Amino acid sequence: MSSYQHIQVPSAGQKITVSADNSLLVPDQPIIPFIEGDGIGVDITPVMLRVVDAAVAKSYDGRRKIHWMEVFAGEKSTRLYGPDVWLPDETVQAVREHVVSIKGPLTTPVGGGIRSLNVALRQALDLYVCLRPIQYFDGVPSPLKEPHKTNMVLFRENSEDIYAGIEFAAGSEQAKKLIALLQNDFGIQKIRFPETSGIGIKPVSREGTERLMRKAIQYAIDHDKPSVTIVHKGNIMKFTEGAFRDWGYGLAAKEFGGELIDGGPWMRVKNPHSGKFITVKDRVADAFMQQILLRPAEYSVVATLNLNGDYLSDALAAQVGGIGIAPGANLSDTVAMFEATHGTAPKYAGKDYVNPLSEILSAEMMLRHIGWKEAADLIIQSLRRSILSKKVTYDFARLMDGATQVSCSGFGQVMIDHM
Ligand SMILES: NC(=O)C1=CN([C@@H]2O[C@H](COP(=O)(O)OP(=O)(O)OC[C@H]3O[C@@H](n4cnc5c(N)ncnc54)[C@H](OP(=O)(O)O)[C@@H]3O)[C@@H](O)[C@H]2O)C=CC1
Ligand SMILES: O=C(O)CCC(=O)C(=O)O
Ligand SMILES: [Mg+2]
Repeated sequence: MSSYQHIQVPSAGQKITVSADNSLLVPDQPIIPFIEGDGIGVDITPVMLRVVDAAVAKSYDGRRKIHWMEVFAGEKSTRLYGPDVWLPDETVQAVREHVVSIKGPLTTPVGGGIRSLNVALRQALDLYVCLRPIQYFDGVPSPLKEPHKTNMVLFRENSEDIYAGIEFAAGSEQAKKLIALLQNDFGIQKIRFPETSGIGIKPVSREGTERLMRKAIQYAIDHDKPSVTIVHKGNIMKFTEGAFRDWGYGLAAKEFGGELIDGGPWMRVKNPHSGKFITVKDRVADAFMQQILLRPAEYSVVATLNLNGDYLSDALAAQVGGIGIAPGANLSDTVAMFEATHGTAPKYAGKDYVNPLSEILSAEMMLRHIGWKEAADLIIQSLRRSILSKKVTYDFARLMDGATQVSCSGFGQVMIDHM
C-alpha cells in the first residue's frame, strides 16, 4: 500500500485493478477516491456519497460496500499542502492507482491565475474521452415542448484543442516571438493588431481524433444507436476542425467498414450485433446548435472537439432540465474519473441549496462502469420517483407547478426515502 502525506487510506477495502485486456477487476469492497471540490462541492459531494452508500447497501445487503478515500485538489489542497499546491502529485497518483474515482467541481479563475485543475487532471491521466449523456426524465422542467426527444450521448475530445492551454498573453515575450515568426517566416500579414494580440494554439491530431471517434462508434454499436454525428467548424478551421471531420470519417471506413452513402461524405457502418446500419454524418457546429433545438430526435451519439463539446454539453443539458442534472465521465482506456458537467456555482457555495443530481448521476455512471448495475438502477428508479414526488431543489422548483422546494441534502434524503 502506498504511503501518502495527507491522504488517509481506509482501513478496509481493496483497490480496483485492470486485467491484461483492460477490463476491470472490482472487489466487493473497493476503495474509491473522491475529490470534494470547491464551491458547491462541499454541498453536493457529501450528498452524493450518502445516496450512493444507501443504494449500494440496499442493493447488496451489506455484501458490497464502497470504502471512500478523500483525495485533495483545489482550495482544500492549498489549505492542507501549502498555498501554491493546487493539485498534489499524490492525488494524481492515488487516482491513477485506484483506477476509478469521482470528483466535485474545481474553480478556475478567468483571465489570470492558475490554469484549470480539471483540465490538468484530464491531461495528467490522459482521460481523452469526456462522455456526457443527455437524457430526459419525466417531470423535469424543460424549456422544450417535447423534451424526451433530446436523447444524446456526447463524446467530447478531452486532451487537445484550444484546451491544451498553449497561449501567451498580449505583449509577452512569447507572444511577440510567435507573432514575429508568423509574420517573418510564414508571411502572415493578417494579424489585425499584432502589438496587442494574445496568441492561442489549437493542436488537433489524427491520433487524438481517431481514438475519440473509435470510442464513439463503438458506443453506438454496443448501445444499438442509430447515428454518430461529427460536430466541427471545419469550414473555417480547415486543418484542425476540418481534419477532425475527415479523420473521423476515415476511421469509420478503416476500422468499422464504413461505406459512403450517395457518394459521401456521410457513411453507414453495419452494427455487427444488431445487423442495423449506423449513419455516420457531420454537422457544422453553428447549424448543429439550432438543429438540436428544432430537430433533436435526429441526433444520437455526437463526437466533437474539446471546446465545442464544452459549449454543447451545457446547451444540451438545458434542454433536459439544466446543468443541475448533467452528469459525466472522463475516461482513458483504463482510468475513469466521474464528474458533473457544471462548475462550482460560487454564489451558492456552502448554502445547502443546489441540485446534487449531476454528481449523483455521475456516480450512477460510475456504478454502471464497475458493473454494479443493481445499485445504478436503484438510483435511477429513485430519481424518477423523487422527481414525480415534486420535492425538488430550487432549480426545478422555480419552473414546476405545485413543487415543494427542498435543500440539497433534503433532496438527497428524498432520494434515499424513495429507494
Ligand atoms: N468540471 C469542473 O470542475 C468545472 C468547473 N467550472 C468552474 O466553476 C466555476 C464557476 O463557473 P460558472 O461559469 O459560474 O458555471 P457553473 O456551472 O458553476 O454555474 C453556472 C450556473 O449554473 C447553475 N448551476 C450550476 N450547478 C448547479 C447545480 N448543482 N444545481 C443547480 N444549478 C446549478 C446555476 O444557475 P442559476 O444561477 O440559474 O441558479 C449557476 O449559477 C468557474 O471557476 C469554472 O471555471 C466550470 C465548469 C466545469
Ligand atoms: O475547468 C474548468 O474550470 C471548466 C471546465 C468545463 O467547463 C468543462 O469541463 O465542462
Ligand atoms: Mg463546461
